[in-house]
Amino acid sequence: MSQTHGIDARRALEGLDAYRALEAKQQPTWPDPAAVARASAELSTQPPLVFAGEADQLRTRLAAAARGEAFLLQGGDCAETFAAATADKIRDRVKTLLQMAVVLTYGASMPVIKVGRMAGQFAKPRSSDTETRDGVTLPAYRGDLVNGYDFTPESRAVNPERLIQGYHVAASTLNLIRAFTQGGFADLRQVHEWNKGFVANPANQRYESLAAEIDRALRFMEACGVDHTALTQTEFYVSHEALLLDYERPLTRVDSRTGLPYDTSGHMLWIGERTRDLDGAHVDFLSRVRNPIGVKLGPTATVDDALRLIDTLDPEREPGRLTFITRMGAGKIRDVLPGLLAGVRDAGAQPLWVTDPMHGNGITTENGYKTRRFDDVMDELRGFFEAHREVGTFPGGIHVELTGDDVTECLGGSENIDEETLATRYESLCDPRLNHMQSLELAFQVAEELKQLRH
Ligand SMILES: O=C[C@H](O)[C@H](O)COP(=O)(O)O
Ligand SMILES: C=C(OP(=O)(O)O)C(=O)O
Ligand SMILES: [Mn+2]
Repeated sequence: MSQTHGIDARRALEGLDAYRALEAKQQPTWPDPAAVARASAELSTQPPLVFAGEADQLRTRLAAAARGEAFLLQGGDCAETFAAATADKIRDRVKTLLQMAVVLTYGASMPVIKVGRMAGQFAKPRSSDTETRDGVTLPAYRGDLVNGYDFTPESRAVNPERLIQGYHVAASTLNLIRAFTQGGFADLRQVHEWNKGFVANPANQRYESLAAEIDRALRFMEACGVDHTALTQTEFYVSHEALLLDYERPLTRVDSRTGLPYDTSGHMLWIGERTRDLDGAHVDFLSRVRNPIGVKLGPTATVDDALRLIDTLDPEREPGRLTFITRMGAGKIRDVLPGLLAGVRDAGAQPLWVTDPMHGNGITTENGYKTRRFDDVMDELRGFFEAHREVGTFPGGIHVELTGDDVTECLGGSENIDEETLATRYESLCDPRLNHMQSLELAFQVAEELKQLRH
């Protein structure tokens, strides 16, 4: 067998198209297959968005997290849109993630691996194929990579040209992210100044002492004369759900260094809760690319499911290759997660365990908004830390839907957003995101949990 670094090279190269014979859930019904083939062919001539070596580097970072020596912060929109790929909005999302990362780094006393749900998070699985409003039924919005959000037949019609447009929007988003994180915007001292602004708000007074500790630590670092680059530049990776195979396949390229296929649409790709069937197209396709892979696990996932996913996606059990992103719901995590953690550990595997405290906690208000309660999100987060403490495994990271904007999509937080307020700035086209303040608040609370891990 031609076993090379984590995946079987021959199986990978020869079988990259094997997924086409398998069931692929949640794909659009493209009315004109020839137009999709044209779009895919064009995508396959475009330059890769990321370099395979960067994906390898991320895998080594995630391996450290799987061993309990680093912590993953993964976050961004539920559904990125082409229209919102503006300088200001990208900057504010990066800024929010950087601000969270500083607080988490201090809390964990460990490197925090920063991964955006950015530069490709354009395709959405949906509960229903259609949406009905006032007696009119149209195809459901499946993300900007597929169709438009406006509720008209023209906009909701699926359009393969969007695959190409999505590639270009991803490229310009990633370009700006690289500029911000390498060009001085991410200066740790500046990021901390922004956090001081957050704690200066009387609503966030309880986080003042932690911010003051960070302040002292930074001044200490500076006084010691730490390397300038460590303060001013930071690694930042991008990820998205690898849902639309007509986008992922043409962006998959054979790396000239290793001879292995990498999906160059992002550094890390994950498989959603709705498409993780073992004999389905998504699992097969991603088993053949060398990127770090995530899989969402909902409350019905069994130890057997997890072990079979490990056997397929990470047969060599290579730390950093596979991340399980659990999204159980606050009411279920304490019952379900410990058994899963113990079963996987007892089988000798060491995936990275991350919590997504958002997707198991969705509710719909009487006035019709999809939302989540900040308290439920925090409750699931605490349940995640408790479950790991109970089993003796490492709670390796968080995966959150957030924005840098001042939106009103999730209930609660220190601003106490209530049901009426949701209507004032509800901008998400899919799931509700934590706003800037709620995201920072979450980071401060998780930092407190991480501090306790050290004792
Ligand atoms: O992001 C997740 C899913 O796309 C989303 O929760 C599905 O939502 P729906 O039930 O509105 O289709
Ligand atoms: C669709 C998503 O999540 P899940 O697959 O966990 O439902 C998502 O992350 O937006
Ligand atoms: Mn979502």
